[in-house]
This record gives sequence, structure tokens and C-alpha cells, in this order.
Amino acid sequence: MDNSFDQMVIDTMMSHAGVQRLPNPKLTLFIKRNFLSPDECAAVIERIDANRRPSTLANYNGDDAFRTSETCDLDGDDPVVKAIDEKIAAFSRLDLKYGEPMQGQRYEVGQEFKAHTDYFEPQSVDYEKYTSVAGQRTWTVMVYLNDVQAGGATRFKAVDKMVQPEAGKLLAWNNRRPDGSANPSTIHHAMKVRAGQKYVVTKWFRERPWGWT
Ligand SMILES: O=C(O)CCC(=O)C(=O)O
Ligand SMILES: [Fe+2]
Repeated sequence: MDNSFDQMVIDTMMSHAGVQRLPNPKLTLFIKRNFLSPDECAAVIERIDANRRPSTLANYNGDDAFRTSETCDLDGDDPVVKAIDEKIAAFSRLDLKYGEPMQGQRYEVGQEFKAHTDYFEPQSVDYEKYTSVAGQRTWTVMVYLNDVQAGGATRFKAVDKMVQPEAGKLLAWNNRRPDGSANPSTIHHAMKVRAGQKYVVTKWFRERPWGWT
């Protein structure tokens, strides 16, 4: 909603050494390699392995193969998770009060999350259900936790950008356009893992405080 807020987040991210910005006006996207240390990545992978459920979709579209990964609901009181939350907040100045609880995602060979956007479709039947308390999703911050042997890239087809997974690499983008509307150019595909496994953490921020954690 607030363009000056987004600008503050952008300026904050850009102020860190080694941050790359996608040179495309259609999508505000940042990459920072080695955002998490190998130890931090290993600690989260351990937690994801220990506690997984099939990943779900907010907008089921009849395709049972649309998202085939597994998800871990990470515990915000766990010191490892807390430290990463705080690192994300310091990096972006995004407010953790507006953040959904951090999730882990794990992909085996052949698993993927087909092309989608992270915002809730304003036209969908469940829009109200997902957004009534905390509002629409604003920023997505994700971090790859391991090097994938083959496959597993995140492909942003509207801007012709492929991001390769790499242990500790952060990826962050704004799901909204400057006028506050949902940005369809954020469409992205977590492509099939071809060899090895892929682990990521995802952190989504909302327009209003996340009420129930
Ligand atoms: O795993 C990825 O590369 C992307 C994950 C993703 O898009 C999501 O969980 O919404
Ligand atoms: Fe996504």
C-alpha cells in the first residue's frame, strides 16, 4: 500500500554489501549470497527433516501435481529459527510482527512447485478467508539451504530470470506494484529437482500484523 515503506525496504536491502538487484522495472527482486552460514543452513535442514507434512495450496486448481514438495512449520520460539527471523528483519527492516511463521520446504527428485504467485488471488473464493486478518502478502523472503546436485532452480518467467539454488543464498521480492496492487510479474516456478534434494526456508510478510502466533 505504502510506496515509501517499500522504498525504505529497498534502500535497506541495497545498503548491504554484495546485494544484487534484478535490473528489470517489472519486478523488484534482490539476491544476497551467503546470507546464512553453513551451520545455520544445516540446523534448519535438520528441523525440516524431523517434522514434515505434504505442502498445501491456497488456491487448489485441480492439478494434484502442482506442488509436490513437503513443508515444515518451523517453531518461532526455537532459538535457531528466531535468530534467522531476526537476521531477515535486520537485513530488510521488514517487521516480524507482520510476518507469517517461517516455513521450510523440502523437494525430492521430481518434486516441484509449478508457476504461481505468492499473493492470494483477489478474485478467488477463498480470498477473504486468507486475507481477512493480516491482509495480502507483501514481501517474500526465501533462503536456499543447500546446493542442489541438479535442477531445482526458481524461474521467474515474466522477467526471464532463473535463480540457481546455492546454500545460504537469499532471494527477496516485492509482491506488489508501486500502486499497491498484486504484481503478476512475480510469477515463479520452483523447478523439478533432477538429482539430490532441495531445502529452502520461506518467510512471507503481510499488510497487517499476523494475529495468531
Ligand atoms: O522453492 C523455491 O524455489 C520457491 C518456493 C516457493 O515459491 C514458495 O514456497 O512459494
Ligand atoms: Fe512461491
